[in-house]
Amino acid sequence: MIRLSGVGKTYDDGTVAVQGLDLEVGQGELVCFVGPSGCGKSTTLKMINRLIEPTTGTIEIDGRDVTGQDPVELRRGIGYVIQQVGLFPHQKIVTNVMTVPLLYGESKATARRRALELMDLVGLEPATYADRYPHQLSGGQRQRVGVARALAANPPVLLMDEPFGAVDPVVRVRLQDEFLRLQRELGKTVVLVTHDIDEAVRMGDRVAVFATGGRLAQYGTPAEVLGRPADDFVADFVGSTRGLRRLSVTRIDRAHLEPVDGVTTGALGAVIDVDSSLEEALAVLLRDDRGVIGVQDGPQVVGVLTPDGIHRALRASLADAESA
Ligand SMILES: Nc1ncnc2c1ncn2[C@@H]1O[C@H](COP(=O)(O)OP(=O)(O)OP(=O)(O)O)[C@@H](O)[C@H]1O
Repeated sequence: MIRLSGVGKTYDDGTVAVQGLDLEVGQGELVCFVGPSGCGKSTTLKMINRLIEPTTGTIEIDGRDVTGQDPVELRRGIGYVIQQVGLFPHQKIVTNVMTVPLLYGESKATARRRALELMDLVGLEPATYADRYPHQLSGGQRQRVGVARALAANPPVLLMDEPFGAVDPVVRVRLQDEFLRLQRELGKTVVLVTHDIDEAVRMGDRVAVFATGGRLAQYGTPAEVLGRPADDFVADFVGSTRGLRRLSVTRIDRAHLEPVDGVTTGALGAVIDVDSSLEEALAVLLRDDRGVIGVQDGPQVVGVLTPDGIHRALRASLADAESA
């Protein structure tokens, strides 16, 4: 667990980047720091792995104060992914991923085997990409190499600073999905910095909204931040389209399904899992020209969802949030 207590950072020129920050990130939790440019998100992230020293307060990981630890040793347990991945241009992809295990004394053979496994894990077919050079990869593929490299030492904590920032919106959503799948498998403790509220509510178990000066304006689940903004600043930042944003954080509710019996199996095109979000349901519905999708719980189809059902579910979810 990561715990920040009364953390502040004033740079030498007097800039107050962060002040009085109290925040906890649970074991295995994915927390997104979000906020406008210059509000202290990156500074806070870099204080966790001691790339920047705080001026006040303490930061603990699993109960141990990071300032008492050797920075090199500390960073061994903390993967770090940044937007400009910083790959070595004259080294093959596999060699780039091997760097960290080699640095920590792994044998070449073990480091290579691990690197190839990690490439596979992040969706880069080793047979195709291992011997390529960074300039022979797309931006999204390079980003995946960055994630693989950060995972190479198998750190329990992962810090990610705008990790999907350098790619176009379509690739970005794909990388987000892939990372979430990976995270479900690996269960790392992750802090991800983004200025994109959509990314934050999609990815985060919890979202920390930062305001200028590193003030924590709100810390809660995506549904709480969207449904009950703590103040005008958060409401403004979350924006007027927050109703639409709730699509991604609202699960399908059985109460809004139509019974399955009226619909013939042939009319039931796509089928979606009952745990899916309304956003996923809407995406499937838009791809299918039948205007109705089946909803299944395990092997059993428990009902069908129509555009009208999605509309009712979304309205109900907004009403719940506003009355809570
Ligand atoms: N080395 C430095 N010296 C002085 N001021 C700095 C330094 N680094 C950052 N700052 C200032 O500290 C504040 C917080 O910067 P920080 O990079 O943490 O913000 P951020 O929220 O990550 O922004 P962005 O989303 O634009 O990356 C800004 O006002 C920035 O100009």
